[in-house]
Amino acid sequence: MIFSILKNSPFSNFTSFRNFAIMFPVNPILLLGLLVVSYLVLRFLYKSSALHIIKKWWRVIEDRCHVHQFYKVPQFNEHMQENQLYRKVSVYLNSLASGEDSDFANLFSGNKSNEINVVFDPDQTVIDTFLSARVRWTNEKGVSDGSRALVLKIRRNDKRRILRPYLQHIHTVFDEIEQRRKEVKLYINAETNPEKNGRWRSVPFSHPGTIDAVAMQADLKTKVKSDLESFLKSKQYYNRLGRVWKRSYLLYGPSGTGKSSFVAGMAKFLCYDVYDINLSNVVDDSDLKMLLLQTTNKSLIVIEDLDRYLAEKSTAVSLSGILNFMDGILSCCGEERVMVFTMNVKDQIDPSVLRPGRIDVHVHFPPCDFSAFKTLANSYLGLKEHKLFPQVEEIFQTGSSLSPAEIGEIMISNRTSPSRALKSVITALQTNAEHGRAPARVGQCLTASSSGREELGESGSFFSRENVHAMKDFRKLYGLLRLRSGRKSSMDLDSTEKENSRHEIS
Ligand SMILES: Nc1ncnc2c1ncn2[C@@H]1O[C@H](COP(=O)(O)OP(=O)(O)OP(=O)(O)O)[C@@H](O)[C@H]1O
Ligand SMILES: [Mg+2]
Repeated sequence: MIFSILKNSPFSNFTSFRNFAIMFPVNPILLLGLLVVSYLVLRFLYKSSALHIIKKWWRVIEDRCHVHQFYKVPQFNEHMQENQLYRKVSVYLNSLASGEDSDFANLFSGNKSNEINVVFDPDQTVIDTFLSARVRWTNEKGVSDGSRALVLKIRRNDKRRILRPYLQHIHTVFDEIEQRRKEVKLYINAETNPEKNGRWRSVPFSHPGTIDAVAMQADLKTKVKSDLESFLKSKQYYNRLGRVWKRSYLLYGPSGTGKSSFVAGMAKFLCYDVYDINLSNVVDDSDLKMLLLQTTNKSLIVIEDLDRYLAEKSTAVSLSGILNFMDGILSCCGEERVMVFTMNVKDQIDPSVLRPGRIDVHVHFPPCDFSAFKTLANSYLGLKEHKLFPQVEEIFQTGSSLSPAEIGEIMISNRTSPSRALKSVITALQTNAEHGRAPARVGQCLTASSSGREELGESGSFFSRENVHAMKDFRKLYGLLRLRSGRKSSMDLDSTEKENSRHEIS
């Protein structure tokens, strides 16, 4: 179209242009002047706030063409109690990037050292967009009592469509922000003391561990994280099923393989308070019930070394007390609990403890393999590659292994000399091999299920426990896993005794 206009225009060829110039003679100086003025005007518009002013006027004009409805969210109710919605909306608005565009905003330092919060001022307006509708919030200050109110201005046309989902959206964002800000606490059950109310004692949970800091397969970490994330989003799903909104994990493996560190990482990841139950301090089954009842929503409830308690019977709690606790039937008044149990071995455990529903996800923590060793060398010594790595790999292939805790300790104490650290690891592995310690089991199993549970093997896939091969021969298993990983199939790695045929479910 432009071409056709140009074609038909007086400037379509030089002759026409010359004719045009003859007909309408233009002073070249005037033309130059015009160009300079246009340039300066454009520059002024871009450099100054003129464009913002024009935009503002345009919005005012546009607003005049619509009918609006106003919703006021007062800071206090008639009994001078704080209106929770006001708090939620304020937090939400202050999190908006457009809050920074408001004419006047306050800057406050946040809880974290480098955090700065933008808080918008009274009588300022923040514009928000939701489902392609534009809404405005104004922070009004009452003249008489100085209390504030947030006023939502919404076009009548958009109201039916967006008001409810918009308010719901504010709730959701607020919950997410609060969850991120919350200071995580560690609760420990004290010994029974009838004079004191409540059994839980709390301290700030300052464990530095994160899921990322634990050396394990990247695939497995991702699976656990996404399992946790999907749990967080499943409130309605669990409600619809009539199930308690909880998920249980079993972390099992030899000592020093990172189970407790992983629990800390899970709590950090979820931003949940941790309730660490010491079964030695639990008096009987009803005491355990009481402890569970006194936990809050959004909490991670941990029982470490459950296998030891069950085997040694070193707790006054009966097996049925533990089963009821695991079923979470008492969390009727609370929701959103993650339960984590740790064990060194699960082979001797009563199957009723491990049945699907009681334990949803099994995560195996094996002794260190070469890949975990490399992760440790990277984080502890800053080494991505080293000429001694092939030697270390060779020893791992002979079946020798140490726990990540043992390797970590060697690396920490030799951190000033990476070569010395690696040599020490090699010596320790060789000594270990000479003393004939059990070979490392490669791969880690995440087990989870819809009806039962699923397992994650070395290839990072989920498996049904019921249908996965178990292997006696570690090398055979390792080779087969490598072969199968290409076609998203794998094996249950947590049982070296059973040889039942199993198949993958996803
Ligand atoms: N996989 C790992 N990655 C990184 N560090 C690890 C790993 N496993 C253990 N560690 C380090 O070793 C130490 C002990 O780990 P942790 O207490 O988590 O082991 P655990 O499996 O809980 O042992 P236990 O069964 O004896 O309780 C921690 O300092 C941790 O940082
Ligand atoms: Mg531990």
